[in-house]
Amino acid sequence: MSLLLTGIAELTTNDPARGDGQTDPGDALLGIVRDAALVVSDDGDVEWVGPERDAPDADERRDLGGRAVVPGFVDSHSHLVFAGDRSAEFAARMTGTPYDGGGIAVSVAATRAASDDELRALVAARVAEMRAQGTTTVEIKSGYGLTLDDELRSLRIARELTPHTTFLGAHVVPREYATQRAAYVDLVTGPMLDAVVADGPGTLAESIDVFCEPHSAHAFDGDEARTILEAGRAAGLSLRVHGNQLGHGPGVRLACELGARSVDHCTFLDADDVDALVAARGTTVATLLPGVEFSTRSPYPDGRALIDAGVDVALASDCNPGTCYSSSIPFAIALAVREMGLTPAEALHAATAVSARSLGLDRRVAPGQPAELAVLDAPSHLHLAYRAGVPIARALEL
Ligand SMILES: N=CN[C@@H](CCC(=O)O)C(=O)O
Ligand SMILES: [Zn+2]
Repeated sequence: MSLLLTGIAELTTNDPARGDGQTDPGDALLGIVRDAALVVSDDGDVEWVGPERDAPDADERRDLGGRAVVPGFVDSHSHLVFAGDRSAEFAARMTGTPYDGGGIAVSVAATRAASDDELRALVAARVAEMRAQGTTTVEIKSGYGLTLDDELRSLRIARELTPHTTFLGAHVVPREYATQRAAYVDLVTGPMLDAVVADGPGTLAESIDVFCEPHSAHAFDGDEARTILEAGRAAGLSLRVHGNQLGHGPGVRLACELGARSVDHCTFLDADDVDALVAARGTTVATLLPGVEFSTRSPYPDGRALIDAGVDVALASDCNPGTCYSSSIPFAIALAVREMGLTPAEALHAATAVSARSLGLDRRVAPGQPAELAVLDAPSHLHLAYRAGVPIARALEL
């Protein structure tokens, strides 16, 4: 049964060629159609998009009552496979204790202790929480197991909920390897990676990630990160990097040099990092995670300067128990607008079209594309940042 959606006050298509007015630069970027309609085929693909006055017939009709429809958010950076929480660590940070990655060990212990069913239920609840806020695609990392069996278990559970899974055995060096860092890198690049790709690259994980951070004793320096990423690439995985989160470091330049799909955080950047990101445009996306700066009392990176320089900028939640236990893309959009200088249109584009590109996806609303959409209890996408903290976005259930 095909479905005609009408009563769409404003439809963001992410397709500049489809926009109606294109007088405003934001309209052009988002390909906005006002007073729009959409036809969705019975297999869930967009069949037709355009002004409601031109809409064809369909088997069923649903009136959205003057709401805005936007592409479903693509949360391209999350760590949903964990047990327990670290609210006390958050409270301590708010009174001045800096974040250094040491608390990850607390989540590793809780995650290892959880049963498969407990962990599965926790992850499913977090994905549902995201969907209820408009996220229709999510990337999920392992990284709170840090043994071969626990990393595989994390990836299997994540894989039940999304095809976009990332092997993050190189999240931190676990406590039992604290005096044998090289042995842990060997474990990640040897037996763990072999097991992750045993049934072919992309079966259990499509990407490999590393927390490249010389400012944390727990994370990996540039040489270690290079070894891990090169091994992952040789095994057929695409690359993602946690880079330049706690201070200046080699993560961003390494990600650009190795052709990573994404380098995430980018909190501390120098001119060389920005040059590397500009040169890597079209290959490596800079994913900003403003919820992390919010939850760690860190300075926000200058997103405006990155976009003006020509960098591909994505936005994601980084939902995790340590640096940002928020699953809300609207919250990330509001912070990006208020604190990083993005326009509302750029922030929405970053959290849909650009984050999708970092996962190898196309998030345009166009015939032939999956109808992955979010509906807003508001007439315009501007309300995502304007009505910060108000739950106006949800995934459109067909
Ligand atoms: N920095 C590394 N990983 C996560 C935080 C993990 C944690 O503290 O539990 C991040 O993206 O910020
Ligand atoms: Zn992260």
